[in-house]
Amino acid sequence: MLIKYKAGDVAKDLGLPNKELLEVVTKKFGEGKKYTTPLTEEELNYVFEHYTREKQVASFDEYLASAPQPKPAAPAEPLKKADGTVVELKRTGGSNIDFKAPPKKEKPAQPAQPKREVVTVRVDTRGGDVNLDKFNEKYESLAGAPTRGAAQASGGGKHGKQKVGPGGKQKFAQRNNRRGQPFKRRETEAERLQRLQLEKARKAQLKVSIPDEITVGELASRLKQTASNVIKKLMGLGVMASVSEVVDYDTAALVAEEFGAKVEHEVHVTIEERLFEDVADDPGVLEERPPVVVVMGHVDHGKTSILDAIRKTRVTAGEAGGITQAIGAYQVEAGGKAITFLDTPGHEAFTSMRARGADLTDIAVLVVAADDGIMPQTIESINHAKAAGTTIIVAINKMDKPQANPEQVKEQLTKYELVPEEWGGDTICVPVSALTGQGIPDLLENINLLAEVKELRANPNRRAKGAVVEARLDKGQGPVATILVQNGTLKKGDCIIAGTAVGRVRVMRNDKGEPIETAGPSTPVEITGLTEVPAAGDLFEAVADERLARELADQRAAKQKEEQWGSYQKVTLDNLFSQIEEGERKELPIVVKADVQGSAEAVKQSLEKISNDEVRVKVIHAGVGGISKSDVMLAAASGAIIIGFNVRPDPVAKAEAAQAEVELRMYRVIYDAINDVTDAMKGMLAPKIREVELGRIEVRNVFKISSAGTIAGSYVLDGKITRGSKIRLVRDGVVITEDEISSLRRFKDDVKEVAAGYECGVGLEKYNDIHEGDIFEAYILEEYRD
Ligand SMILES: Nc1nc2c(ncn2[C@@H]2O[C@H](COP(=O)(O)OP(=O)(O)OP(=O)(O)O)[C@@H](O)[C@H]2O)c(=O)[nH]1
Repeated sequence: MLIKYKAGDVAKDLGLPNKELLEVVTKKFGEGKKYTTPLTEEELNYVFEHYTREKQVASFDEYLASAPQPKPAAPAEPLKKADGTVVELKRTGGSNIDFKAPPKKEKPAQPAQPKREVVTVRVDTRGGDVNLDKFNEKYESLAGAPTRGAAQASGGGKHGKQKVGPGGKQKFAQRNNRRGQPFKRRETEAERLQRLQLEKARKAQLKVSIPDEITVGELASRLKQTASNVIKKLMGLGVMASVSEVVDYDTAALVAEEFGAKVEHEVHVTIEERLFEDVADDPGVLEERPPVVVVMGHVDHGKTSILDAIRKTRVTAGEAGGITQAIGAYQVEAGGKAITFLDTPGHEAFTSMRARGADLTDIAVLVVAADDGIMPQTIESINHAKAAGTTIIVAINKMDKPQANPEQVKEQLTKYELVPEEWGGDTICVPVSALTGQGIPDLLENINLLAEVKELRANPNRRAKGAVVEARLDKGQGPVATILVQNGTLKKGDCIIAGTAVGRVRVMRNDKGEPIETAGPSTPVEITGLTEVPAAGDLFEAVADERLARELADQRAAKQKEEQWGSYQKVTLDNLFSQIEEGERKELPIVVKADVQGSAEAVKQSLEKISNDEVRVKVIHAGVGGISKSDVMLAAASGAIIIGFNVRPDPVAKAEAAQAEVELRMYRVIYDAINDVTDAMKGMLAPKIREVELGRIEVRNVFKISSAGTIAGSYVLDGKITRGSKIRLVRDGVVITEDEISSLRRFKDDVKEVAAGYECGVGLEKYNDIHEGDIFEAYILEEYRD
């Protein structure tokens, strides 16, 4: 953009009357110029040319001599342009050029002694773009002669002689070229400095730290290279990656080395890593530890009675504390060795702890009543223990009963891969009676034997770690937790972190309620001092840095919240294929529940057959009956899905499954179940139709009406029932039939829908054998896409 240089200003700067300048312009370019009008570039050029020629000097020496003496006080007057552009000339020890007094052609008596000058041209470009070269050229063509002369003079150490063209005339082109030089040279110097600095920085070997994974863009910026340079190098290494893609440390390090950088591996240390001692114990320092035992079995087979009978053995051994047992785990002595029992009978507690990451138990005592044999929960227990990799020892209970048939129990056990020792297997079976105490010492002895075989060891000389068995909030003491030390020794006053709870062990009591100072491996203790109540199954660890522990607890709490809200990748048939593809899944555990044993077995076998090279389908439990909370917990702890065949989940199980994000799939035809799993494994599952539950209705009366058939006098338990809904008739957790509604009435009126809390009469299209207590599940089918 050109500078607006008004005719009036030009005249003023050249020390000419406005009229004269306008005349010169008008003469050349015609009428129309006023002194307020800016001159065009052409006009300006002409004016400068005109006056330069007119005021040309033959010799610069003469000119300089004639120049007026500098006025030291007078500041250099900036050259102001109409648009605010400022051109300032600063000279040190040099003379100001007085435009108003143009040099006369008279010969000076004495040439002025030019001094070394430093010229700074400052151009304020706020007004817009300025063609600097052009402007300097024009400017210096008027004012630069003495400057240049002086510069040359100083350069030569003598009075420099201005090179002039033939006939004493200066050649504009030459002058202009040279004029540009001082300005350009200064620029070059600054640039050169910058360049040198850059080169120096480049030469000093670049050090980069690279994490395990880094994006190409980030790598480029750390290497002070452009992304395309880095991409090129990557291509050279045979890696095709875009700026946003991530490369691993090895690749990134190779690229960095190609650029001559020194590479350091950047390691991210998490709080956990800083806080926890994660060194494996030297086998030499390990000492034997008591086994940790859990008791499982079918309801009423005598789990609690056995635990009580075992506890009694220590009372007879004369120990203080009696039967009053203070905490959720206790130790007994048998044959001079301690055994730790978790006093949480049943596989539910066991599995829920396992779901939280606590693998506490070494041995599971499977209680089977000798008069009853293996029952559904016995099978569940076997499968829960197996899923956890816990060794099973069978206590055949109620041996005092006349109907006791231990041989039958043993035989049944073989069906579940538990072959008794006396039959050539490796499962220890001990006949006991919790009632009489018969066989209990034998059971304990066998537990000790098994523990010996398992070579259970721990290092008592390290900071304690273990898991929470149970915890509660006590009004007086605050959070109280029963914890089991698995390794190391816990001392009173130690700082521990358990899940999101932190604190120093204030009071520590053993299983008899006695205060103790230290607790070694496999010792259950009750502690106080935690900030909050931890959950059963939370892992705890004693730490050295309380502040860091609190930070970690905060971090965990935040993560917990995030997980609650975020979508947490659980296996479902819908995401199975993507998990297989990403290599996250090598096994698909399934829990099968069916209406009859035959179907459960059939479904199990058919499902296991569809294993392929990538994924093994493993049925971890196949049972009979409705889907219960226990099934859901097993599935949650094992990352399994549940397949129901002609059965339904009970409401608790359904709620639990939704919370634990366990997929429940219900089928009426084995073929459909097999097909879905096969398709899911191939990523071809086409989820097209799903059920939307409307409500549950309970049948309270059954009326046989000749005109309308069987009518179920019902009550809507939850949700609603609509005319168009489909009905699934469920009796004792088993699906009896699926049907549609033929009539829906309230009193005598046909209605479209009935809401929860109301009674209604429901007739079914095909099915008549409705019983009191039957549950109608009302639902509709909805098409959907993922
Ligand atoms: N005759 C006989 N009865 C026993 C024996 N062990 C337990 N019982 C009885 O069996 C019933 C159930 O015993 P529990 O110990 O409560 O059984 P459990 O397995 O803990 O039952 P849940 O806690 O309900 O799962 C009780 O009435 C006991 O008295 C035994 O060895 N002999």
